[in-house]
Amino acid sequence: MRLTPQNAVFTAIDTTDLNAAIALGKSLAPISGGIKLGKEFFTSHGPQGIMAVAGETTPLFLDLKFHDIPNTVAGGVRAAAKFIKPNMLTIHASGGPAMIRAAADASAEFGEGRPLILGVTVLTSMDDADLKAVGVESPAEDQVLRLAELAQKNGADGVICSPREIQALRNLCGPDFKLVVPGIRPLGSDHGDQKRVKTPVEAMTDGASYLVIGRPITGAPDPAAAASAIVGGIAA
Ligand SMILES: O=c1ccn([C@@H]2O[C@H](COP(=O)(O)O)[C@@H](O)[C@H]2O)c(=O)[nH]1
Repeated sequence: MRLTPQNAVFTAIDTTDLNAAIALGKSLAPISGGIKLGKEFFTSHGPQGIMAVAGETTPLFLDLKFHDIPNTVAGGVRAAAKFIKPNMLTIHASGGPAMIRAAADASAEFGEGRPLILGVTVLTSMDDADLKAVGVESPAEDQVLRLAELAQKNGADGVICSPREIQALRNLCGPDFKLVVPGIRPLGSDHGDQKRVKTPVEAMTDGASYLVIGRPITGAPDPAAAASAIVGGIAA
């Protein structure tokens, strides 16, 4: 299946339970756009587990957030492209220009079906005070814009940002740059550790390319119904 704005929701399946992840993947694939698997699932079940959940056809976002020296990140991107074949994968944009360029070049070796490289800007669980605590004095939005510009200049296909920065990023980076957006909370749902949030409809209206939604779907009593309600709300 191709990634299109019509298949805009990637469900984050964050669990160590292989069978639960397979069941969620099966029930959600026909409803939302794809699935996102990250550190918790990958560390438990590796590439084979990921293939068991995503199969050959479900769009897959591999969220391992590589952050290392350029040579090591390039190796990680190549290994992911070869053994997992995700549609999109993440690196930390704060790894710097050479690291971003190494990731983009490594992905380009895989031609048309290559994974899109997305730079994580400022984690959606961080606010201005958290940034200050790690030595970044500028507000979150300024830091997101700075890192997105760096990512775009060095060959990344897009960034991970919060819904609060979508409009500013669209103006800065143009219509084709992918904005993949976690920190999505339907009205009334628990924010948990997410600090920079908006609703699914607000994020799509602002110009997101794809939404990443985990607990509001996977933690619902009926995850398929929760996903349908979100997708239906966006379509309406
Ligand atoms: O800045 C970021 C980068 C990645 N994530 C990931 O998205 C999902 C969000 O899950 P929720 O349960 O909807 O909060 C999760 O897998 C994170 O690792 C993010 O939230 N923020």
